[in-house]
This record gives sequence, C-alpha cells and structure tokens, in this order.
Amino acid sequence: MVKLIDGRQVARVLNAQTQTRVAALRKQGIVPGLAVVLVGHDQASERYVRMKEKKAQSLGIYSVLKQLPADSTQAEVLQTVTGLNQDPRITAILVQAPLPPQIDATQVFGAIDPAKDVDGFHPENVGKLYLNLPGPYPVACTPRGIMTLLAANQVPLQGANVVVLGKSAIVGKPLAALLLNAGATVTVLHSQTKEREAFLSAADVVISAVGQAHLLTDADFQPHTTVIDVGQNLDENGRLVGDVDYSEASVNIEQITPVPGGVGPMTIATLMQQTVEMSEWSK
Ligand SMILES: Nc1nc(=O)c2c([nH]1)NC[C@@H]1CN(c3ccc(C(=O)N[C@@H](CCC(=O)O)C(=O)O)cc3)C=[N+]21
Repeated sequence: MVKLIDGRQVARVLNAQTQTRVAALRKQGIVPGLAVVLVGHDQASERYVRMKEKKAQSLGIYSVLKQLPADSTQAEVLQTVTGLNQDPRITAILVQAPLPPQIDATQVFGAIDPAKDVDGFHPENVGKLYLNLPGPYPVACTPRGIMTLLAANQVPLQGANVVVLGKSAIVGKPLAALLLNAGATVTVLHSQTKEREAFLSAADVVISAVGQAHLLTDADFQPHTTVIDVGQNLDENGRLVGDVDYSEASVNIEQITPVPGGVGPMTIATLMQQTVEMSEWSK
C-alpha cells in the first residue's frame, strides 16, 4: 500500500499562516506586493501565473502582472525589472521561466534587486544558500516547498541517501544544496549519468525533477523509498502526470507525492510565504 503525501493539505496550513502574517503587516500599514513578469504566451506559464495571482489576492497580498510580448528585447525585459526594483509597492519580483530564446535569463535574474528576489534566483542569494549562510534570504520556492513537505511528513534527512534527478538552476541545484545543508548524502543524476540503477537502488529518498512522463516505475526503487515527484507532464491522454508511475500494486514506493496535489501546491504556498517574509525582513 502506497501512502500519498498530501501537498494540498500542507499548503493549506501554510497559506493560513501566511494570511495571518499578511493581516498583521497590514495593521502596521505594510502591504506585501508581488509582481510577476511574464514574457510571451506559453500556455502552462499563463496558467501558473493566473494561479499565483489568484492565491496572492486571496491572502491579501497586492499583486501585479507585467505581461510582455514574446518578441520583447533584452533591454525591454531589463527595463521592466528595473522599474519594479524602484517601485515601493513591490516587495517581491518573480520573472516566470522559461524565457524566450532571445532573452538571457541569467542576466535578467541577476538584474532583480536581491532583496526583492522572491524566487532566490539571483547569484547573491544562490551563493548564500550554497555556503549555508545564516538567513534570512530567499530560496527557490519549489525546493523550499519540498523541504517543508518532507519535514511535515517527518521524513528523516540526516545521513539519508537522497537522489535528485535533474540539475536545473530552478529545482535540482538549489534542492541539492538544501538537502546537503540538512545533513543528507546527496547524489544528483542527470541526462548524462551512467548506471542510474545503482544510485536509485541505494536511495532512501528519490526526488525527480526531470519532466518526463513514465521516467521511473516502482521497480526502479529499493523497498521503503520516499518519492517526491516534481514533474508536470501531459501524458498520451492529455492528463497531467508526474515523472513516476505507481499503482496500488507498488511494493517498493512507501510514500509518494501525487501529481497533481503534491509539490505544485507547495510551490505556490512557499511563494506566498516568502513574499510575506520579504516584507517582514525589509521593514
Ligand atoms: N520564476 C519562476 N518561478 C517558479 O516557481 C516557476 C517558474 N518560474 N516557471 C514554471 C515553474 C512551474 N511552477 C509550478 C507551480 C505550481 C504548479 C501547480 O500548482 N501544479 C498543480 C496542478 C496545476 C494544474 O492544475 O495545471 C499540482 O501539481 O497540483 C505547477 C508548476 C512554478 N514555476
């Protein structure tokens, strides 16, 4: 019997705490303000951005969307970011990834004021995380949300063998840093890894952030494995699925985050949490 790790439930609790913190700030005349920059018309991105705006508004966070055309220039995107850096109503800036091919994403993330970098993508914040410096500073929302979800489900990390699949700057790398800082033995696998099987069969926790339906099945894991599925894929039938196939008959997966209802809601709840924290840190 596979146990499901309920991301919606933990996100609900976190969102309720965030709402209380927003109300406390508002009593002092402080309103957290989140700006989302969306370049182009990627369907999934538009959907995620709408979900973020809706959640922000429901928690009392002021939210603005800066939508730029798909053929925007680097200078135009940078100008938008600079304008938001200088806008006192905006305390948190998120530039939605992926950006169109003509845009240098690293330069854009580096142009965000580190104190408003709610995604934790600025090199200064990435460096602090990597060095495990004392906070506060923002950390990438999906990895931080996963750490919250693991803690809420009492998954031990000290000395645990944790395998991360995927080495993106948004999920794999910051997640590996957080796990290392928490005392796990971390292995990051990627598309050029040889003998993935050997690493998986020694893992206590496997976190897949590849973005490929049916990438892994129950047979890939050792007994009692905790699986965190970061994938958001459409399968052959157009259904939203993660990277990992499992069923009632799975014997090795002890617990897993479902897609939808696992990591996704935690990403958005963590974004809201961090938007409010950044307001608190700067007052
Ligand atoms: N600068 C930036 N920061 C991000 O945090 C960021 C980004 N760019 N680009 C895209 C990815 C993806 N992402 C998701 C957030 C929530 C769900 C989510 O809530 N998913 C729901 C299902 C959503 C649905 O119904 O389609 C779930 O898994 O239950 C998914 C994906 C944030 N990202």
